[in-house]
Amino acid sequence: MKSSKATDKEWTFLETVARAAFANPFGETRDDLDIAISGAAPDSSADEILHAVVTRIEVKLQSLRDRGVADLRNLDGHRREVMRRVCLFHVFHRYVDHFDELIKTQLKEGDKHCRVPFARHVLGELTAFGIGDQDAVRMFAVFYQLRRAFYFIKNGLVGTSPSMKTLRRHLWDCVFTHDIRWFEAGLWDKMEEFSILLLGETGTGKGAAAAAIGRSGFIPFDVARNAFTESFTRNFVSINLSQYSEGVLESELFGHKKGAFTGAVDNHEGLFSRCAPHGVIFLDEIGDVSIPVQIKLLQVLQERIFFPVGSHEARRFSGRIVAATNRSLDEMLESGKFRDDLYYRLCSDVITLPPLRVRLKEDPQELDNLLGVLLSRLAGEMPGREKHLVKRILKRDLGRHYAWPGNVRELEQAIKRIILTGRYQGMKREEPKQDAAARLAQEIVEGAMNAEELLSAYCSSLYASFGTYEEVARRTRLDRRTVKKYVEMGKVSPSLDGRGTLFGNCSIQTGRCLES
Ligand SMILES: Nc1ncnc2c1ncn2[C@@H]1O[C@H](COP(=O)(O)OP(=O)(O)OP(=O)(O)O)[C@@H](O)[C@H]1O
Repeated sequence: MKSSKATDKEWTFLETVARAAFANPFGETRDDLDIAISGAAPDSSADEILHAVVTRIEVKLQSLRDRGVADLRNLDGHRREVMRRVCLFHVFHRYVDHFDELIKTQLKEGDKHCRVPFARHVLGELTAFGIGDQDAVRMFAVFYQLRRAFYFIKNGLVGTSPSMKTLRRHLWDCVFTHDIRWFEAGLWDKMEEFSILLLGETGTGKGAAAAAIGRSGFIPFDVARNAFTESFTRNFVSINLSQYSEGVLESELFGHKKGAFTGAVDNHEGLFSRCAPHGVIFLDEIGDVSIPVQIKLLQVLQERIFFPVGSHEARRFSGRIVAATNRSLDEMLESGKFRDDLYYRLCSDVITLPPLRVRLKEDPQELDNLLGVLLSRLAGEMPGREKHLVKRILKRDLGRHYAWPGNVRELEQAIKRIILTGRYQGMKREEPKQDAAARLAQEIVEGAMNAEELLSAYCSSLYASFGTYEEVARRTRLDRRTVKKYVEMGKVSPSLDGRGTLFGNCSIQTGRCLES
């Protein structure tokens, strides 16, 4: 066997691979690194690029192994770490399909433990590169975590718009941190300390985002049982806090002791006791809970303990909390309905999910993409014909500027209604004036309006409140004809008119008549 050191050129290549190994797969850095490693043309498909990346690394590693220079036991310092990452990347990609199969099997089996027949092969390959036994077992668990995160973020939150790409990148960072070195240095076992707050309108996918984080937690691998210690299906539990009265809610969250209240005929385990050690509890509609429950949640977040109703025995909670609300937390904080201290404990990161209308504006392809995914979720793989039919009906019945107030959930229902009735007229409910104003403010924050739309929305809002073009002209210092033009435009404005007429028909909102 010929033995020689890796050349500088080879080390440069290995360094690039090491950087790609744990880079956020939804980020542009990873895309650039993949292009650099593969040597593929930038317009190649993602699959072609990945295939070229994996093949090139395999060939390079084989050559290094043949020369006896890929063994970690013969390296130290930075070069050892670089080679370690390259080996991990290589072995991970050899078993990606196996991990995907395992995820699908586990989804079918639910909470049951699944055996992992390929585990010993992976562990064998890692240790052959000189990775220690314990490190290999931990990295095997990290591989599974990486693949679950990729699977659930990619499939749960589809969309080609820039804001969806940002969202997926952001969710990945919630699982692995923005720099994997933090994660590797020990946070892999401590992500429970990072609670996440999800904001966004109803139906934008807060639940889907929470599930993606929840199903992507670290789960140790048990070599003796040849299985992971927990099914990821058990690692995510959710509760809609607005569905319960205060008393029942406490019992649901923290459990109760037999005899704690009339009707407590047995001990009851609450959600916090049932959550797996690395699991995630999703507290949906956190903006709806009473102050006493907020105080108890604060205690769980601060001290990691809680008390079942009627018990003085403290119980520990070691999972992670993800919370969501579609209310304006700013307003609730200001009015004292939501405690500042709980807010600051909840928001290691705050993620706002983009409304569907913003996504469609950013990228009209988004609708096509979503329709394809939602239709196949509903009815399995379908030929493109059905998708085009649904799209045609949506365009015919709603025009191109419908605002989708119920977001993706509404789109799901629209598809079902079209399948049943052949049409969908949109949601016709009127929006209270303050909600309309909040929506306008939201659109400004999102940067979703151009200057003309903004003027049109402002003029329409004033017109809805004051009833005459003259008054609007006086307030805006525009001339009457310009005001009229903007108000007329507001009646068909994409961002504001989609729910029917938010500002465009003052008679509904103010009781006054429209001028002609
Ligand atoms: N980007 C997306 N890609 C695919 N499906 C999505 C996406 N966003 C949302 N959905 C689907 O839309 C439906 C509604 O999403 P979800 O329940 O997560 O919304 P939400 O923001 O939690 O709503 P609410 O505030 O009313 O609880 C779900 O079936 C979800 O899977």
